[in-house]
Amino acid sequence: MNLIRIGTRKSPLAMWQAYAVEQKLKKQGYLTKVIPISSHGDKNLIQPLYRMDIVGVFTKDLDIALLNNEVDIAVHSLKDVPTILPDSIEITAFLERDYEQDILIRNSSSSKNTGNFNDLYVGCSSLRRRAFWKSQYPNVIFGDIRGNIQTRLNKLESENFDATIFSLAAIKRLNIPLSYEVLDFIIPAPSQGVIAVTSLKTNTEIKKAVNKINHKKTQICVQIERSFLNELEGGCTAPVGAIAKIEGENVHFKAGIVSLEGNDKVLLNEVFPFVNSELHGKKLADKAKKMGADKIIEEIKIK
Ligand SMILES: NCc1[nH]cc(CCC(=O)O)c1CC(=O)O
Repeated sequence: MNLIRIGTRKSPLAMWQAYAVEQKLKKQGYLTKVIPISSHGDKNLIQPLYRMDIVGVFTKDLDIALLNNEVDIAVHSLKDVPTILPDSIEITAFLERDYEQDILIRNSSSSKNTGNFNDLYVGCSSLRRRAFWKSQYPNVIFGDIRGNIQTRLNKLESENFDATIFSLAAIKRLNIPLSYEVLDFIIPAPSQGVIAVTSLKTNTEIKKAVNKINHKKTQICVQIERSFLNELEGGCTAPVGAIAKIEGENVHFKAGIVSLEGNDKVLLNEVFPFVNSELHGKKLADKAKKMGADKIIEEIKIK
């Protein structure tokens, strides 16, 4: 193979992730080139995420670039990749997860810049983060905040929010020197903190090369999280958190489904052997459904 063409979105975070993949491929001896591709997701800053057609908003343009043979692989934040991919595309590698947590960044000019989580005005458009927060601290007020990380940091100040919520992975990758508080009461999005590489199913040469940078344990964890999500949501975007971690011979799995207002919540905390655990997601979802997750999701679909 002469050259691996790496497609990416243009945001600083996406570029960082593409370079991370490039570094790993170079270490394996491959020649590489990063090719930034424009995306619809960036151009539509006004509509909150959850009102757009959620399937593939962030991945569509890179899918097209793969299908057009403009690039050989595409790099994504896995949490932005729908659980069901276009027929001809597959995930070829998962990089090792670095940080999965959600964090709070405060506005230093706000009078409420320490302590209490209860009566803050928080800039956040994620249904999952909102619902988990409301279930713990119901007096919070949320406002929409969209755009890439830098845009959201600017809006934190200009729109007088007390705080905003980010993925810790994003802050670490961009090396943003801000103090933060880890929000342990918010269960991370399935696949949060994981970078994934996609390619065409038919491109066996590329698949063989890219498989060399796959992190198997991360792959197993996200397969569990994503099959859990896929079983539960069935085409609707519900507040679902799920995180699997391998400890010794076992997988520790934590998940939560919360109603939009935070008043209904189903939590799962499971430990099971790591061998053959990839297929556990469906079983875990069935258990969550029996515990009331199906009712929460039905209510969200009606709204
Ligand atoms: N929602 C957008 C998005 N998609 C991926 C990341 C960061 C990387 C990751 O969390 O995997 C972010 C930023 C954020 O959630 O704050």
